[in-house]
Amino acid sequence: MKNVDDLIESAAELAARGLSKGEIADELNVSRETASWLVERSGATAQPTDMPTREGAATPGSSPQDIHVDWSAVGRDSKRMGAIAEAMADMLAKHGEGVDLTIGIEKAGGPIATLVARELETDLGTYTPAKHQWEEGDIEELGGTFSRNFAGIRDRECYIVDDTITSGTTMRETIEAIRAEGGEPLACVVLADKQGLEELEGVPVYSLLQVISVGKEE
Ligand SMILES: O=P(O)(O)OC[C@H]1O[C@H](OP(=O)(O)OP(=O)(O)O)[C@H](O)[C@@H]1O
Repeated sequence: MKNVDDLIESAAELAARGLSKGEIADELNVSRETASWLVERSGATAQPTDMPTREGAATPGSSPQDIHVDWSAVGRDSKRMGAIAEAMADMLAKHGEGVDLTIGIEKAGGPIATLVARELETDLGTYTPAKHQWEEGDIEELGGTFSRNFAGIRDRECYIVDDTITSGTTMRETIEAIRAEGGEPLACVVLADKQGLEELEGVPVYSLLQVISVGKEE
């Protein structure tokens, strides 16, 4: 994907296939506000059932403050993924050798976390955020889930791995979910952090790329 016109075209195609704006956001790896804006710009109509928008949503006609991060050149190639995971593991390594668990956030964080866990020689767990279960109604009433096919959390220190931070909602939810299970997140790492965070809920955040907007708010 090269420019915003490609994104608008992709959003139109996904809307034509019957996807909601939330699903289009997931597919294109942009915020829901941006997905909404792309769909509006394309002139298409997305399915009505959708995620609630957050504060700061773009109003119709105004352009959203978001950046699309396309990391598919890495994601499509296991060798490149391995190299990136090595770099991500290196950022976490300073937190000590006692950590023996890495949690990946589904879906995109799962494959990356697998390679990071291999690099760090830790166990592997996965967390599926509440948004993946959302259909309609209040998302606050839903919880995410830890897969039983992977390692358990209870009373263990761990790292958290995902591809991107956009608003930080997913990472914050994952930190809280791990703590609710009795675990202790020591650090998070992502490929790209669009918030430029140093920490979240008291947990250090590392990223290979910090995406920092220098544009003026209108
Ligand atoms: O900081 P936030 O605003 O919460 O957004 C970041 C999240 O959004 C993306 O997931 P997505 O919903 O696209 O799901 P996927 O990982 O299954 O593709 C990304 O993988 C993060 O988990």
